[in-house]
Amino acid sequence: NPEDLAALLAFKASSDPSNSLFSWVNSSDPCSATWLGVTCDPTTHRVTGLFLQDLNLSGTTQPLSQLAQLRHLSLNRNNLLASSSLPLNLSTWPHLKHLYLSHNRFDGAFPTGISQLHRLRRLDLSHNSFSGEIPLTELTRLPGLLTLRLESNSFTGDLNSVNPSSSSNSSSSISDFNVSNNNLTGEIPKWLSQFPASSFAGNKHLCGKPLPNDCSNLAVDSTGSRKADKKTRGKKDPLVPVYIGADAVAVLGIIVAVTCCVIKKRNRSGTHMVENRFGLRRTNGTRGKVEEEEMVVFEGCKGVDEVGDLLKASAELLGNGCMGSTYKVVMDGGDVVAAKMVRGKSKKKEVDGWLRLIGGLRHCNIVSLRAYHHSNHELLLVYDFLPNGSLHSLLHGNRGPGRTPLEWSTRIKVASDSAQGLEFLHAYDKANLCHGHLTSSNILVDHLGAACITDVGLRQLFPAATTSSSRDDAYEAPELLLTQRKHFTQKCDVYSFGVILLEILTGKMAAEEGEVNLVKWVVQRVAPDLEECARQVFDFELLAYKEMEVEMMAVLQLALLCVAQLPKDRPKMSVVHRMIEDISVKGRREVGAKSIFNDLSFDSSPSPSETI
Ligand SMILES: Nc1ncnc2c1ncn2[C@@H]1O[C@H](COP(=O)(O)OP(=O)(O)OP(=O)(O)O)[C@@H](O)[C@H]1O
Repeated sequence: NPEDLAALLAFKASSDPSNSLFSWVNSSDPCSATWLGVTCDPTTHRVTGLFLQDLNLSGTTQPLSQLAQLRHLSLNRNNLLASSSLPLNLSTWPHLKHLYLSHNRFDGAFPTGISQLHRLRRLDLSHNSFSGEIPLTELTRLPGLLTLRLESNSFTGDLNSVNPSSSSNSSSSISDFNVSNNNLTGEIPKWLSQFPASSFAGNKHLCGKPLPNDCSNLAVDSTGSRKADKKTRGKKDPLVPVYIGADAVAVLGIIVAVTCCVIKKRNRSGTHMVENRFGLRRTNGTRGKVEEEEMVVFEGCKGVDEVGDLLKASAELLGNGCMGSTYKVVMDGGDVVAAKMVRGKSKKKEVDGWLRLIGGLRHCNIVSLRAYHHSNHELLLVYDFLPNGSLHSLLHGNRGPGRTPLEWSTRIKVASDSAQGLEFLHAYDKANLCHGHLTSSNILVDHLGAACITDVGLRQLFPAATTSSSRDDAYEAPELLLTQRKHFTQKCDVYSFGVILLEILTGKMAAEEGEVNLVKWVVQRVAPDLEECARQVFDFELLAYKEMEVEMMAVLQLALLCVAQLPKDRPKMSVVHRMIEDISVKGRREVGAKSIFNDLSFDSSPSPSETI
């Protein structure tokens, strides 16, 4: 279609300083599959999808407004901005289903025309500089909206402007909601309180459930609705990031403040008022209410037996995961821990039994659980803090210019270390343990450069607490996706590990928003001839390591074994670990990839307890 062609070329001309879109050339057809990130309707030959994440694109999206048939637009992690004179107008894409604009430089008011996108299912405007009010009334009227991510902007106003039950279409279709780190004010309405606290954190003047601060400081205005104190409304607090962490730690601290080292049970003191060094006051309940609480500290725990010190400690939000939020907490004595607040409930007995088992795991490739605190409402887990980031950030962080490529030797070491940790876990005490939620963000690197797996066993313990996303699904073995009640097995971990190996080899995420998942992406490309096609899937950062291609080929073959559809066809973790070790040793001796595999015996038979 000439209009689509012109629009794409105009966008490339104005927005592609790094020539990332070099495959977009006037002489070819955008629907010919050679154009990076472009998909078309096979019948109409109109452009229906643009997947252009992480390409250092800049300028405005104005030329793309001509793509009238667009259904998926993904421009995450670029440098795009709104035109200085006009706010972004979405009505030019009336068929849009997925719009991902996160991590760009968009500012100004919320995009106009949102009410016309009746098919919109996923909207992600997070990590920009949008300001003004969020048009919640319009958004809740979109019948199929599932995702609304607006975090880390500068939105203002309160969330009470809409009552979904009175709007024509209830907002109940939204299952993924996040407005954290904005300047929102007032009380969180009841219909939004089902979302976790992390969806609202970092709005200093927002209050009410699920946040820990109640709304008693709100003034009642003449209309009877409660508004935040006018003096403090709308002002951006420079300490917001500190407050977020300190706030959460204060709350955690309240829970644990009356506990001490080994095991102390039943705190019947009711309300605790605590003031931390930022002057925040928090309460955890009404006087007289009895909470059942327990603190358990495991061997080797440093600093946390003085739990009251958590109140004074500085804390920093590291991130929000599918089970809760994780903070880096620097204790007064200098000890640093990672504190993870898990939302959701599970039977206390079960939690205790399980966490005591997990807390006993000590291996150089498993992040140690050092302590936990369990109350009626929350579970707080204290882990060693690992300072060198996650495999996810090493592989996918800062893919733009200025990135330091991740060497092959580092990648194979991470693979080997984490395989070793997983092998240990699977064999531990004949308990048939499995990880249950192995992802590249759950592989962390310690101060010595060793890779360690974290979050062991949490998914099994809190299946209801996890918010499933396409990213998580991409790591899940096919047998898990078939059922609601998940039965995690060690062979499920092997599948997830295979996905991680593919991430290491390709440099691609397990699931890029709006794209086919990584396993399918690789399989489709290498299916015609593995050896011939393998090079097409390797991360371009690895193309410099010609002499290591043999190793990479062998790791690719191993990854494909791990992601076999049937659990019985996947190797055991002990075998996977041995294969990786052998590959890196034999690969260096320049043995052909095929013969590496022929050399290795592998027993894929399931362990007795694995029935799938
Ligand atoms: N022990 C730790 N030491 C250092 N950083 C950590 C530690 N645990 C978690 N992190 C980091 O904190 C951030 C949030 O972690 P969290 O486990 O809450 O979510 P996630 O790993 O991103 O997602 P998921 O919930 O799917 O595991 C991540 O960037 C992770 O790398």
